[in-house]
Amino acid sequence: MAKIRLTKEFRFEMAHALYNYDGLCKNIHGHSYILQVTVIGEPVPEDESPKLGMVMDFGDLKAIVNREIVNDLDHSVVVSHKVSADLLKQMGQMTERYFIMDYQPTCENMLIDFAARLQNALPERVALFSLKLHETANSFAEWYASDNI
Ligand SMILES: Nc1nc2c(c(=O)[nH]1)N=C([C@H](O)[C@H](O)COP(=O)(O)OP(=O)(O)OP(=O)(O)O)CN2
Ligand SMILES: [Zn+2]
Repeated sequence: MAKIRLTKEFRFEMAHALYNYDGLCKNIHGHSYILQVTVIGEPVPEDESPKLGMVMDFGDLKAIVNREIVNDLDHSVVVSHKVSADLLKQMGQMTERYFIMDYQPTCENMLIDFAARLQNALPERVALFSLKLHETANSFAEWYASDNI
């Protein structure tokens, strides 16, 4: 049967700072991120299934991506574990929504993290095909399963 790619788009507001970066982005600043998630699979063929003709219910995909990524990161502050203890202390005082990652929170590293989270969470009958993360209107990164076998 034919394989079909299915894409859903998500938006979230997130602040970050790039540790030791040689430009303005070393300061805490925010982005309106746009994340496109594409899965691939075969449409359900069983007549009696409520999901007949669907690779995956868009609603189920939305629930998984929100649970694994968006609900946590939306309106949060994300920094690398390498930032100073002083900054971490200040963040703890200033916001209850912050995450200390074991990586520099660039578009590239966030996609690697997102891909792992989603690959673990998607049902077996579909595969993660690609991710696209817009950090600004004119800057984005992409992850493709085919590049990472
Ligand atoms: N390869 C990467 N480069 C940069 C990243 C990144 O995640 N990966 N991130 C940043 C900053 O966090 C921020 O996103 C600034 O990006 P940039 O596109 O340079 O934004 P500008 O508004 O300055 O760009 P304009 O082209 O002037 O709109 C930096 N680099
Ligand atoms: Zn940035």
